[in-house]
Amino acid sequence: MDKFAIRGGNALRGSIPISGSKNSSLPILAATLLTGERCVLHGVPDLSDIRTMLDILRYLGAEVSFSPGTVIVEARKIAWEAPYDLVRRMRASVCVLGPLLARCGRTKVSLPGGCVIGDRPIDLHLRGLEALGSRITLSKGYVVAEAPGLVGSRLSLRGPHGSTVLGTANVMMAACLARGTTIIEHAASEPEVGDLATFLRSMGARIRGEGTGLLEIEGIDRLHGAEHTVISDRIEAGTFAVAAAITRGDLLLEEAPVEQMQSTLSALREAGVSVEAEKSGLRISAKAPLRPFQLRTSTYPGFPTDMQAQFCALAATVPGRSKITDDIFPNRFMHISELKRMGACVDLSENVALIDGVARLSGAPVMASDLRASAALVLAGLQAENTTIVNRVYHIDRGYERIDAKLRAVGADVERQRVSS
Ligand SMILES: CC(=O)N[C@H]1[C@@H](OP(=O)(O)OP(=O)(O)OC[C@H]2O[C@@H](n3ccc(=O)[nH]c3=O)[C@H](O)[C@@H]2O)O[C@H](CO)[C@@H](O)[C@@H]1O
Ligand SMILES: C=C(OP(=O)(O)O)C(=O)O
Repeated sequence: MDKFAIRGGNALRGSIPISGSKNSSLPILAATLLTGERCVLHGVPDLSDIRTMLDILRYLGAEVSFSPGTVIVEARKIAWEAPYDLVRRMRASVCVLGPLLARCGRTKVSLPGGCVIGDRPIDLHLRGLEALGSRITLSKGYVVAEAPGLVGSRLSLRGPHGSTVLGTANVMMAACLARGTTIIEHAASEPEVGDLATFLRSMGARIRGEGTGLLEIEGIDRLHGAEHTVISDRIEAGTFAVAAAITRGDLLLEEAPVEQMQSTLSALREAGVSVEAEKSGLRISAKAPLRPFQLRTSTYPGFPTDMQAQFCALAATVPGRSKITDDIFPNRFMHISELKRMGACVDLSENVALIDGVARLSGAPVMASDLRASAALVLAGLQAENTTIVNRVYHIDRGYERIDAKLRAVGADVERQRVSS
């Protein structure tokens, strides 16, 4: 269990290369189960979540290799059951459900359960798969699904807060091998769903409409192997953009997916941060004083819930009152109590945080509770006086490739310390 020691106060300057997207890579890796042929994926980040997904693919019988950036998967013969011990390690593993059902005609996948960011239901995934003709039962913590032949259908994935990202991925993957045409209304339009559609098309799938909320999938008998490069990680890029802002620094984020970051960039501009698209990426620079801002998370192209915690850290350092509301995961505020231990002034009521910025946070030992909360604590530590110790950084290693090395390369004083358990 590593921890980070961060001595804050350095304005970050230089360039940071942005890695491939975790949230794109995970469903795309699951999609390789749809064919027995070889799939080659480039730009896959080296993260613990990715290694967990590769373990799941191996457990299911696929041959997998991972050399820097490139994963090769060949799932000639596969098992149809994904057990609790593997699935519980990462919620995104639920997206093997659609591919296993489509390829094997039946599957048994452990229910992922909730997590520290709140309840994480999968009722919409199951409703969508049922609409394609599968019979689903829940038994002893597992989803058991059977469908000797999936059949295309018209269905809606509208949930209480809009659509579902992994639900859309699951139903879209299953529909690729269904008989006939599937229309998904209220499909998620997140770029990661678009990237999955691009990969599936390169496997021979017939998909139209990604990004529009209305997906049309014409089922075919079999998919073939393919080669694909995953898109850049808009959340990693957004996190480093906040690192530039919170240290009042100047960073070039190489290969940042500018088009997909518009709501994050608008929030930065509202705070008075300078944002400029350049040929090789995105330049973010900030000078004191910044301005307070308001934001509310929503589905794409709205402000991403995965950036909410990082903006809480930024707001804690901006004079005046900022207001941050999370409508997607109303309980995703575990970082607030830790930020308060660093001197942040926050009034949290249900899913709304009112944050009164202070000139300087103060370093303290803090505990990372989940992936983006950990990122927020690292960002706070970069601005704080003295030393911040962020414990349990295995959370951050789930989603940020070599974050400590990338930050050090632009002037941050961050040291990874090994803690023997
Ligand atoms: C829309 C959205 O921002 N999705 C985020 C969500 O994806 P993830 O796929 O994990 O979550 P969903 O997109 O499915 O959830 C969106 C909303 O729908 C609700 N819901 C979801 C599925 C379901 O079957 N029933 C249901 O009610 C959820 O409680 C949530 O309020 O978390 C990921 C990790 O933080 C982010 O990368 C995604 O961008
Ligand atoms: C919370 C995240 O991932 P997961 O859905 O795998 O928990 C995330 O990417 O911010």
